[in-house]
Amino acid sequence: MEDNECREGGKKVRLANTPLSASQILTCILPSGGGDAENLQCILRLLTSYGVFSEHREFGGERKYSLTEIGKSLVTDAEGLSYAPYVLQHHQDAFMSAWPLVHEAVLDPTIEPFVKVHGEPAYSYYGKMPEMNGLMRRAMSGVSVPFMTSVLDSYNGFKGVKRLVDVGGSAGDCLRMILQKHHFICEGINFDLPEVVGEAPSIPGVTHIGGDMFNSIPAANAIFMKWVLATWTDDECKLIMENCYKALLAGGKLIACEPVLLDDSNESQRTRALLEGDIFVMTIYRAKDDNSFYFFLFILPGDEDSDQSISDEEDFNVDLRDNCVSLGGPSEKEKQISVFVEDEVETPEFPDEVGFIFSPRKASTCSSDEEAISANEANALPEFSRTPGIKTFHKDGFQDFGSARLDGENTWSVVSKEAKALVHLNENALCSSSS
Ligand SMILES: C[S@@+](CC[C@H](N)C(=O)[O-])C[C@H]1O[C@@H](n2cnc3c(N)ncnc32)[C@H](O)[C@@H]1O
Repeated sequence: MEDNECREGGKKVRLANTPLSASQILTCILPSGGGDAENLQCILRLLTSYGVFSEHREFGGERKYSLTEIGKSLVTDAEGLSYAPYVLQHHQDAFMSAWPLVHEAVLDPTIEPFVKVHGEPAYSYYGKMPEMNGLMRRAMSGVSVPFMTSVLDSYNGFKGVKRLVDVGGSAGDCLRMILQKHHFICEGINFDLPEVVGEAPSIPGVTHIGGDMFNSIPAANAIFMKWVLATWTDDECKLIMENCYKALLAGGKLIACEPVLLDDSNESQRTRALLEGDIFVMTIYRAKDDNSFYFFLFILPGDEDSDQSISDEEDFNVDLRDNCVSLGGPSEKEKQISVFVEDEVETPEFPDEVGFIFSPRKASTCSSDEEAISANEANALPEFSRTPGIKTFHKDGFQDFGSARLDGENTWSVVSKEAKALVHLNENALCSSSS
């Protein structure tokens, strides 16, 4: 039976959000009887005050409840998705037990509260608990599908991409939606931890590859990465982005989609959702091993109206540092994530060892993306990557390719227009997910 169906008098009835009393709702939950409608009503009234239900009461009669838009977001839709797994995921015992130690993140930021309680980082902990991983995948699907609908409505940066890797892509929903919208993308690679992709559903056109982004990332024209960087320290982000650089084919681009805190600590839902998200990440995922790094958002787009991603002549002479969108930096006392765009762009001091940041290069005159792929792919990709299904990715499989990329040509530039669009989308999506 669907969530919006109920049995009344032995018949299956579609509820269509008809207002129901507590005892009617109880009959839906417990068709064989029992339960306490009065206690349920206590809960329904509180949830009404939080906007999950609307209360209907004619002339002081029985209270009836229907779902508000917020309430509806917790009910599974035709695709079996809702925000409910996200709420459940955030309230698992393993998470809840980290919250009493939130003050520790202030006293000693080098170990996140989750690790203090469980002795290991969250992702490796999930890895040992299939049910936690499963809930994480369903949670990500539930929040990411509506988010990606917004992204794909307004973001055109996928033009010209033939092979796309989603790094930390979870069950592959983002990639599935991108491929459904952009048929010119020939191949999608959903790259995540082996235990995550091991249970991911099969998706036409998508190869699931298990691996570790801190070791290496499968080669592609473009890398998509959503809600990944925000959960890692600056040092770790640097490593992930170095691996992205190595994985990108000539003229490639990284499309990073991350929440960005605003400057103003106002009382809007959007600000609160972002600030709460930041504290969640601080508690569960992100220790601080170093305060001295910048955190950058590199979005490496092409001209929205052209089929060529980033090989325009003018890109050649662009000074990368003038085109960075900095998401915070050491000038700020604490690590913040905020955006400086266009005129406000901060000129960062790039750490020497980050070679790719220092050397913006001209993209190859890649006449077509297929050529770029075929020139490199024999070395670049393990042969199994062409077969849809689940494969484990070994770093050795494309080490040659990695060095070829570093010696080859590439252009790294940033278009703040796209940054702004994504930042805006993130804000909206976070706002709606918290409303
Ligand atoms: C917050 S989720 C985002 C999922 C997906 N991008 C989305 O937006 O729906 C972060 C993802 O990063 C993955 N991840 C964590 N550590 C990883 C690693 N070392 N290598 C690859 N993926 C990793 C997690 O398994 C998880 O699926």
